[in-house]
Amino acid sequence: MIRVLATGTFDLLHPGHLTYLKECKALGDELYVIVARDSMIRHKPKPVIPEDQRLEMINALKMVDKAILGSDEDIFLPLIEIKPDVIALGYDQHFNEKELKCELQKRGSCATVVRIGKSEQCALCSSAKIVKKIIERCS
Ligand SMILES: Cc1cc2nc3c(=O)[nH]c(=O)nc-3n(C[C@H](O)[C@H](O)[C@H](O)COP(=O)(O)O)c2cc1C
Ligand SMILES: Nc1ncnc2c1ncn2[C@@H]1O[C@H](COP(=O)(O)OP(=O)(O)OP(=O)(O)O)[C@@H](O)[C@H]1O
Repeated sequence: MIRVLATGTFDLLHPGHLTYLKECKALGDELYVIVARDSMIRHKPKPVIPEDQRLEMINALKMVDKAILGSDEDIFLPLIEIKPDVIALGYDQHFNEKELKCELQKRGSCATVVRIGKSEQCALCSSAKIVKKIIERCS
């Protein structure tokens, strides 16, 4: 049984998220997802949708076996329980694969780290672009 872990903010769901999660699921047998906490998102504007609501949407997707809210202190804490075999980074996630692998090994995890490519198949496949478009419409 290969357990794959996907991660992300998943604010304002769009088809790019679905492609990412489907490709993650195809890497193994079961897909776990860590949904980022509002308090941990410091590298971009805070999400529009509150964390519990973002979690509810991800848990409702058929390719997702289990989604949880991440830790609000240490991103490595949830991995102790999840014990993923594969960690699938999205195309724009700011982690370096080798550095992440090294940090995982320090903590006793042998998970493989892979990078999923970008899907170009929809016109508005970015939460930030959706927010920008709404602001333009309203101004
Ligand atoms: C292995 C791993 C574990 C993570 N664990 C957490 C966590 O426990 N809590 C959290 O808020 N974010 C966690 N994150 C980070 C977010 O889920 C997300 O990757 C981050 O916000 C940047 O991605 P995004 O800009 O695509 O949303 C983790 C990321 C990775 C790669
Ligand atoms: N078009 C896409 N193709 C493939 N993967 C995507 C696409 N859009 C998002 N993802 C992946 O989905 C995961 C969650 O994405 P995230 O929450 O950062 O949404 P986003 O739309 O990329 O946000 P933003 O536009 O604010 O950067 C990330 O791993 C990201 O790489």
